[in-house]
Amino acid sequence: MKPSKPIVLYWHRTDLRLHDSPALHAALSLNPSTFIPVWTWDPHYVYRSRVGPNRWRFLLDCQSDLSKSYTALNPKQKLWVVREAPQTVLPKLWKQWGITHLVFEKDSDAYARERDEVVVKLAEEAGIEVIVEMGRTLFDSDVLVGKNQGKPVMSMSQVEKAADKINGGRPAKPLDSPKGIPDPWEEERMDLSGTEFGGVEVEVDVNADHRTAEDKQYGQLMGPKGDFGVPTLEEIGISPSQVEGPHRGGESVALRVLGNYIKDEEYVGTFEKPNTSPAAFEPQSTTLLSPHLHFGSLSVRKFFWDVQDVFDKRKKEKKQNAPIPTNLPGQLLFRDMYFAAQAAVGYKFQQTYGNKIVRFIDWHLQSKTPEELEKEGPDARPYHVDSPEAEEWFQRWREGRTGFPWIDALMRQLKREGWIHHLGRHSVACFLTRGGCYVSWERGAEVFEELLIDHETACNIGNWMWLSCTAFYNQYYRCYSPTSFGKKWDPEGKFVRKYCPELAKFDKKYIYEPWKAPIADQRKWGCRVTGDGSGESVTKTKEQGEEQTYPKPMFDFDQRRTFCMDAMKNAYGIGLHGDDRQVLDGSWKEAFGIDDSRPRKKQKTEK
Ligand SMILES: Cc1cc2nc3c(=O)[nH]c(=O)nc-3n(C[C@H](O)[C@H](O)[C@H](O)COP(=O)(O)OP(=O)(O)OC[C@H]3O[C@@H](n4cnc5c(N)ncnc54)[C@H](O)[C@@H]3O)c2cc1C
Repeated sequence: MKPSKPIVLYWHRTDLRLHDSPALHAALSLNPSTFIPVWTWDPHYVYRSRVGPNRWRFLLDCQSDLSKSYTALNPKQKLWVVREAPQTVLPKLWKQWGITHLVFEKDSDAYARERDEVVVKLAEEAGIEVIVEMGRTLFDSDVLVGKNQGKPVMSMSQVEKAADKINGGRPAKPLDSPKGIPDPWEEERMDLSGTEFGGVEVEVDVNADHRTAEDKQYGQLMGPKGDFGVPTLEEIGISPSQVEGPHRGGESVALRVLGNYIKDEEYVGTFEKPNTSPAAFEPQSTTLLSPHLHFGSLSVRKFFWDVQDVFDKRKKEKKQNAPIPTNLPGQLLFRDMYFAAQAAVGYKFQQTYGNKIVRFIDWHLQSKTPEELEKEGPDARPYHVDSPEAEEWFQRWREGRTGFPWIDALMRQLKREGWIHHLGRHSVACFLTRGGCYVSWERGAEVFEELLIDHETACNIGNWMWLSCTAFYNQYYRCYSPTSFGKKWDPEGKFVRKYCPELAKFDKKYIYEPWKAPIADQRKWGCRVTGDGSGESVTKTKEQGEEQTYPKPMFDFDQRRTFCMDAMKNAYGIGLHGDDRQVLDGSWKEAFGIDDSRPRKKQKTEK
């Protein structure tokens, strides 16, 4: 017999918040007798998405904060975390708990779409009503694509035009947080200890390098204490000492940070992205709300409307507001643009191979094809090392030891803290790809996926394509200098001194080009510019005692810039895209004059 009132399973995924959640609002509007908000600890994200320690902690912060907010509204409530893949665990949950309705926020990421299709089918077969509401972006990405003639949304003017056809370009207004939450089942019925639990088979763990202790995530369905608690870092096998970043997650943090910005009407009204400094730290020059948007601890509509209210107020006061797209609403629209590009392309959005929107460039360290990966198995390196030199440059880039202090400081900030300013991302992405190393953007995107606390597939991939001039943007002749760009923002080199402390005492004349400093000065400032940064960074000398070292630049930038621009020009002339036959069957090499029997020409660039 059907219960007279709904018994609702609310599935949290991209929405770790109570405020302005259309899906949560829909769930509570059903007036349920029993309400169970769950998080399924999905092995796909745990083992197959690259996640570094800082992002793990941010996620756990968000979960703990949400759980506390539930308990504050109803002492019997919390976030109920179950450790198994949603495709297998949800059917167990709805059977055990007699669920009538499953409600969740729409997720247009490629894996999420596939997963949700499976779950919805299973739910419908079990006679469960499924309600899906969008709330992750300002506008529904699929609707934006529809308004763009079904094509990927690839520019700001396209996203603006498409959004204009939805509500005149205005997203829906945010909804209030709930004032109360219904009860879950009583303790006995919530208990899953009698429920079959098969554990999880780990075929490949891309995050194994971060785990310093035993991985205990999938010991029991209800967690190690049997209380559905939010996992701890230790449970994931990560030592808390590995988490170095200062940025903390959670809805309460997000709302406080947003609230403080909104109080500063001048900042909000005049914010123009190109005028914000990539070298600013403590505080940074932009909002740093991106990880909150990623985990849904902040509603993007609330962000938009709080800013819009400030704009409206300033307008009445006859104050000038910054223009779109460089202003804050414009930043949020860029986010929608990338989501809507990804929504139209699907899985292939994340790669060059088979992707119709991405230009094919003869980068070094190209990804292997799906067939090659299939043949080589899950532990294979995902890319070809066609040039040991390019591989070395890539490793030096990711470890922040290129010998260019601006690049190294940014990469070290990324590794330590999980966030860098947008123009800092521009610098390092350009340097790795078309403005230095000529390495595939896919390698850089993988490093960002691992290290960013705000990693969002749509935005990360989209921006890497933009910076590498393979989609969204094509002015490859505009290149970031790893020396003068940083100098322009921070002539004293404070940012470099913070993240490359071995250079702290260098005169500002040499802070961006320390290799040019006379040896006697290097000695005086306690750091010799030598080697490739791979060994000990402190050496002992007879005369000076302890002396630090900083690497020599890994190439002559001017030479590399010329090489890259010529190569980009050539690739643009050849004009292949990811879905062209030559890319799919490997014959692109002929078009580029690359002969596999001979190694690619080595550049004489080492200083
Ligand atoms: C190579 C590269 C990779 C990137 N990867 C990501 C990523 O994985 N996740 C991510 O959220 N952003 C990514 N960005 C975009 C951008 O750098 C960050 O969103 C921004 O720096 C976050 O800081 P903030 O919150 O202070 O931004 P603010 O300047 O305060 O902007 C407010 C919000 O607007 C959105 N936004 C701003 N710029 C962009 C943009 N260019 N693209 C998409 N959204 C934007 C973000 O959600 C941000 O929180 C990437 C940029 C580059 C160049």
